[in-house]
Amino acid sequence: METAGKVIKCKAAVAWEVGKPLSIEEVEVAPPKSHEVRIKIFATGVCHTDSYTLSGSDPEGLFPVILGHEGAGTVESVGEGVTKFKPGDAVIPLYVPQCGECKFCKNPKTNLCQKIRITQGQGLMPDGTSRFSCKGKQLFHFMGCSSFSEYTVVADISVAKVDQKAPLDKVCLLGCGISTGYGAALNTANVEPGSICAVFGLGAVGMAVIMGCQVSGATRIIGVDVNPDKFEKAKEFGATEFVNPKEHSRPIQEVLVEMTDGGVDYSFECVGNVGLMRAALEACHKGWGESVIIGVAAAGQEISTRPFQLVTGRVWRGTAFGGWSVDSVPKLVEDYMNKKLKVDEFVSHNLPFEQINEAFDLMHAGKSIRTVLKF
Ligand SMILES: NC(=O)C1=CN([C@@H]2O[C@H](COP(=O)(O)OP(=O)(O)OC[C@H]3O[C@@H](n4cnc5c(N)ncnc54)[C@H](O)[C@@H]3O)[C@@H](O)[C@H]2O)C=CC1
Ligand SMILES: N[C@@H](CCC(=O)N[C@@H](CSC=O)C(=O)NCC(=O)O)C(=O)O
Repeated sequence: METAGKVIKCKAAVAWEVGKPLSIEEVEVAPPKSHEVRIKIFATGVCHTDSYTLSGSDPEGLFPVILGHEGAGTVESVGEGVTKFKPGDAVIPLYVPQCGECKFCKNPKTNLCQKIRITQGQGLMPDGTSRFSCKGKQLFHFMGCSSFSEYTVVADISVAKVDQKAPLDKVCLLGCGISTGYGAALNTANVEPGSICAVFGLGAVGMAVIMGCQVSGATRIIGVDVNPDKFEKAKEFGATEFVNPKEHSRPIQEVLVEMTDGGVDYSFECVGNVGLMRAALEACHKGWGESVIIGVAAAGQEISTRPFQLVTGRVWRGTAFGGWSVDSVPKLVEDYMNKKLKVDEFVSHNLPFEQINEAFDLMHAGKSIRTVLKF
């Protein structure tokens, strides 16, 4: 049946309220407007940021909403003015767009295109309206992606066209977690051969940082996590040592400084805990150590350290989507297809979409790296 131009009724997981399990509903998805693309999502990952927003910790959190931002699928139809995509194209929707025209896109120092950031943060399409409704109520979009819906509508500047042969139930993870961690090591920190690195938090993001540090030639990669079950997997990605803060009575930065003759060259916080962000900075070597914040902290949280830590040469950075832009994603997919980049290894669980709440439970229990849900 031809669906272009029509409202599509399909399955989606709706977050009606803060902190409540997602509810599988039939939703209506309106056709794409000008410079929009409607995508049939084939598979989606569940990232900690989805859980963070569902928990009510996100100052931009809006309800009711369709969460999800780690999806892949095929183009169902395109709105007026869309030239880069056609029905059937394999695509990954992205929360960092690339308009190519704004001040940010023109500055090679950042990947943070701001063309649609305001409406995206308001849970709306660039024209200020939503394409989703359910039971007569408008639903908000999430991070410009809303991949927890069988069909979604996104801005055309937020879509990466990828290899038609790519397995969508794997490369969906390049829409967030893997790319973010990998890029944090390669692009943001620019880890050099011979470096000593510490990675705080061994979820998918932390594992991908480890992979990036290894690819960059780091000689020591220290994984830090309170869940020792993560250590075996981290070793597969290249971690050389592990530290469990629960096994030490001293601040963990002191333990790391001692282990590394003065501190690490690079540290990465992949949890979203401001105390750990401080520890990650203070674990860095005097004079040159750099710490990258990746974790997303709850509303109202602030970071602190003695300014002397920075005066004496440590550097604090942050990264969104590992510094990659839309144009980078097809290349990451190619690297995966050419076996230069691990992706399959991050998939710890596969579940049917209807079991989405189990995917959240697995993550909270520390049992999954990434659960991929298939429609
Ligand atoms: N900046 C960005 O562009 C992105 C940021 N994120 C953020 O990155 C963080 C990690 O995301 P995921 O890997 O999906 O999360 P995850 O929940 O899969 O992994 C988090 C890991 O941190 C560990 N952990 C928790 N508390 C800890 C502590 N006090 N000390 C050491 N380890 C601890 C957990 O045991 C777990 O292994 C989240 O805050 C998420 O929101 C995720 C994607 C992109
Ligand atoms: N909305 C929050 C911040 C959430 C946040 O920091 N998001 C990350 C991506 S997390 C992906 O899983 C990010 O890249 N943000 C950049 C952006 O422009 O949103 C808040 O308001 O604090």
